[in-house]
Amino acid sequence: MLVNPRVKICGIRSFQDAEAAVGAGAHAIAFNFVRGSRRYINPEAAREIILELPPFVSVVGVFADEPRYSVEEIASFCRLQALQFHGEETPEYCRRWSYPVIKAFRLGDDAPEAKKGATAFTDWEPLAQAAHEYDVNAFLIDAYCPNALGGMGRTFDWSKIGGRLRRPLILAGGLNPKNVREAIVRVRPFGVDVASGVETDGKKDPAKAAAFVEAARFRPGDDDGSEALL
Ligand SMILES: O=C(O)c1ccccc1NCC(=O)[C@H](O)[C@H](O)COP(=O)(O)O
Repeated sequence: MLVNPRVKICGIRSFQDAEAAVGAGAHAIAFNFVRGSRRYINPEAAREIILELPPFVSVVGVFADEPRYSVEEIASFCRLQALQFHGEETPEYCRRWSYPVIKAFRLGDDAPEAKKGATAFTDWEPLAQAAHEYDVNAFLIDAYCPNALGGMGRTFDWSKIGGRLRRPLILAGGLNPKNVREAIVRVRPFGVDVASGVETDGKKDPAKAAAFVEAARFRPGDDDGSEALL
């Protein structure tokens, strides 16, 4: 049965961004601590925003190959409620956290030949095999981009997704208010994630965020009985 997918709006960099996402009804908002990335926010600025948030909005920190002690420090300082690892973090690295963990994998025709420990793939089967080694709380499946780990507003061929993983699937990569409904009906993910598709001039756009959340809502008649990739 298709249930309301959870919506995460990623790349919050200001109070205004947070207001746009929370006001739109996002279930979760994410702060990007990936050094050198274009949506990077320093922990001090993130903490100021997070301390002002209302309840009932999950706060996620996005990291990529960050040393463990640094993630622990930032997570505690910023009162994060979940961690998203977007680099080549190993199954071992993703264990024994005091927070729910989302592990990102990427799919794309131009992904490099997968070596051991890869988290970017051209095809579903090897991605699913790699993901099976991870004991995490959810998997985020994003579009592969050659020059960035994420956040590039690029979609991938959703028909590549060949079935369930051992944990809920969060779909990401180039989603926006116009395509998220099709993505949900075709993939039936547990959640959807967006950064670029709800922005105007690099800032979260309240109207686009609201339109995205609305488009992601379950509607009578959507349910064709197929199982969500929970
Ligand atoms: O958003 C970024 O700039 C980013 C940079 C480096 C690693 C991860 C990043 N974002 C993580 C996300 O979960 C994004 O929401 C996801 O990649 C989708 O982004 P978009 O295609 O722009 O919606």
